[in-house]
Amino acid sequence: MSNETMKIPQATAKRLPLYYRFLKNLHSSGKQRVSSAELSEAVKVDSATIRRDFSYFGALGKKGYGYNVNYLLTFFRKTLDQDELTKVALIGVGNLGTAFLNYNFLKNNNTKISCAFDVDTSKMGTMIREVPVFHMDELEKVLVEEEISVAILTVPAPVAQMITDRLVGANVKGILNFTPARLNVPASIRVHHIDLAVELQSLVYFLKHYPTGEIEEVEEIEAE
Ligand SMILES: NC(=O)c1ccc[n+]([C@@H]2O[C@H](COP(=O)([O-])OP(=O)(O)OC[C@H]3O[C@@H](n4cnc5c(N)ncnc54)[C@H](O)[C@@H]3O)[C@@H](O)[C@H]2O)c1
Repeated sequence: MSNETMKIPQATAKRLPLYYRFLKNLHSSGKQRVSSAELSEAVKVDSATIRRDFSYFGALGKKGYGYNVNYLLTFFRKTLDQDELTKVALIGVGNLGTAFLNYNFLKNNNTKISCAFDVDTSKMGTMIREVPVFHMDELEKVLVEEEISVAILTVPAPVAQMITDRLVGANVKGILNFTPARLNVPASIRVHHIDLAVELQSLVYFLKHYPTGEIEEVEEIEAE
């Protein structure tokens, strides 16, 4: 990511892929401009938040004109490193891991799971949707050879830390952690923890406390 993007708030950064996907569709359908109201309707983010988000990256919509789709797309592509293919490793080819391998990430962005690892010898040497499955013994060798810096962790929680230490040792810089384990990593490593139970709880909480129509308020809370 560029230095420019580093400065934008995390809540804004999280919405960028959403905007990007929608703008790409608009562009393919030949549309050259879009209003914040149209965007708002499509991505389900209120238009005040969209205007604030866009102001962070210098995209200033003109009254009665809206935003230039081409300008925005070029900006997003650069910001999200869409021109560069990021190869990702997946560790743990079980229920969840297999589902991710079957999902074609490339369709929507430029990330691709290019190798998978497990300890189960029956999975060795197999291919799932053209992704080869290796034994964990080969982890460091393959990661270094393939220059992989991002990994998805879908292993049982008790082995998550031990595997994380190996990933860090093999130069992995970012980990998408689906296990319930809290991981200890050096400050230079980024871990994003996706806990479905917490997300579900949070959804139920917002439904109860912020009935629909108070989206702006919810956005503010998210941004904190
Ligand atoms: N399945 C879900 O819906 C779901 C949802 C949210 C979170 N999770 C979490 O994701 C993780 C995986 O869940 P799952 O349902 O796919 O489990 P699973 O048991 O189906 O798969 C785990 C895989 O990890 C492999 N494994 C075990 N030890 C390993 C090691 N040391 N090195 C490499 N691979 C190893 C196993 O052989 C197996 O293939 C768990 O931590 C779980 O809590 C799962």
